[in-house]
Amino acid sequence: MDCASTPWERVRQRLREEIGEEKFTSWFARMDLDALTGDTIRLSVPTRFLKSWIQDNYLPRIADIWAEESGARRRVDLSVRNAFARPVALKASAPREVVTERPETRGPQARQPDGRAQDSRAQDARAEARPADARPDSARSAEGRSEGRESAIVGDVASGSPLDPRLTFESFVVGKSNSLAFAAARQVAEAASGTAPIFNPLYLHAAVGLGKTHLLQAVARAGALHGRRTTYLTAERFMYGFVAALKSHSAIAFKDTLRTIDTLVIDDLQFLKGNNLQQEFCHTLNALLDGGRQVVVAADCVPGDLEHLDERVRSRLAGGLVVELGPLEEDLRLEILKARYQTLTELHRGFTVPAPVLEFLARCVGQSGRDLDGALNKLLAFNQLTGEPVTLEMAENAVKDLIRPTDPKRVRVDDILRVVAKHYNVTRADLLSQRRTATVVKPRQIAMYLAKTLTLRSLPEIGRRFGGRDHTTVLHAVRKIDGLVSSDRALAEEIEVLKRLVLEA
Ligand SMILES: Nc1ncnc2c1ncn2[C@@H]1O[C@H](COP(=O)(O)OP(=O)(O)OP(=O)(O)O)[C@@H](O)[C@H]1O
Repeated sequence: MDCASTPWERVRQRLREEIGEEKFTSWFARMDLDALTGDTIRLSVPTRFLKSWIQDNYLPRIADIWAEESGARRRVDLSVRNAFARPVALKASAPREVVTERPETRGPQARQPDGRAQDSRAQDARAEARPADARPDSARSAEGRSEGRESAIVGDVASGSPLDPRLTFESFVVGKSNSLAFAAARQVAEAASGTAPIFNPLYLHAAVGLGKTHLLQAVARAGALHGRRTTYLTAERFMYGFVAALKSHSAIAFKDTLRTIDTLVIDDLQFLKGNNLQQEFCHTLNALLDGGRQVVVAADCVPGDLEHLDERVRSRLAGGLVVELGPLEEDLRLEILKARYQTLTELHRGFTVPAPVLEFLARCVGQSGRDLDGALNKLLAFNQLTGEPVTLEMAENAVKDLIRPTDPKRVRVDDILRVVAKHYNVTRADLLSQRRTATVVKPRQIAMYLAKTLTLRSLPEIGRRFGGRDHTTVLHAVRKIDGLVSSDRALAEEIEVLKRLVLEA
């Protein structure tokens, strides 16, 4: 099979090598190449937060690498996917626009004596279970009521981030790797309003594209349908909401609104940054948990690894039920593909994908649900644009940029310890010991770095496997080697050799 890489893949690969797997996954894994038009490369990311960070830090670098890899310099245009769904109200810099854009239609019964939009909360919770642009007129006009900046911002935050109507429990395919997360999410969403939560907070974590957002949005939707006042917020939207509320002196109303809902669902918590915002999140979390309200959180790591969060928040998050969604196994990938294919055929009559092609995709395409979606979309595009029927040969060609170069090998910490010990002529016991001589410290730090970059293990887990060390020691080692790799070419090459040896072990 031809697996020659495209310029875009090479750009991604070089970025990955330059900044390391972990940073790459956090910042670039969800950046897609949408189009190449004239002299422009059009890229997109799912959130404004990612966009502004990449724009500030990496756009010129991406343009440079593209020029080197493709031989042609192009302008890079980065946009936010699904930007349509984001209400203007949460633009922190433009709260006034909200007021002027909204018609004056609010009825007197909708306001409480304290000036807050109490009556509209249940309605907001129900309405937020629909995508923003699919809401009925009544909900849209409720959104459109002008009552000053304060309640506009508060109301928008209460109605949460938009939900994708496709992300439901019914469309979530359950397998070994995600069954516990699914069962816990369902239990939380379907608990009757007012009953004491059992798993609180429920904390889901997984690598990119393994279904966290899908489950969280399903919780938000089903919770609202079961009469729970539920708000789904990305961490990014929580931050914008709070900053906007501070700017318009409505922070108290903002906090009150969040603290009176039944279920707060926060996605992508790893992106919550900033001391004030962190403290605000901490207070909201405590208030909700102490008040017996349900909190559901998703992030890309265990609570202990959310280094920017206060220790107390991490320990409160860890104190409920923490569940990992594991990598999608091949059977599960096939079931997801079948379900997606079924949906596509309802929309595109005549689009036929033979079973062996679905099996090929399940076996060879990347590990995340997003790769599976991308593969089927590519087949559809090829089929619709060229009229060529989908065959194994056509599929191999159409999705070659999504094929995993090799089957991912599950790297074991033991293999890393053995390879590193042999390479540096020390013993495995030395690596696990408390000895602090330079001949042992550096190999140990390199081994920790490899454990973090080549396995899915968390920092605390790695610490335990390295003689019961604290996760901060591992973090220090990972950062140190990460820093050295970017400045010390010889070390970078040595680490590449070690990686190969570990992968071949
Ligand atoms: N078990 C599953 N059943 C059905 N679809 C799934 C499943 N797991 C993932 N997907 C699909 O894969 C895509 C990516 O999933 P999702 O956005 O939930 O990932 P995520 O874990 O939140 O990733 P990220 O960390 O990048 O936000 C979505 O289209 C989702 O519907």
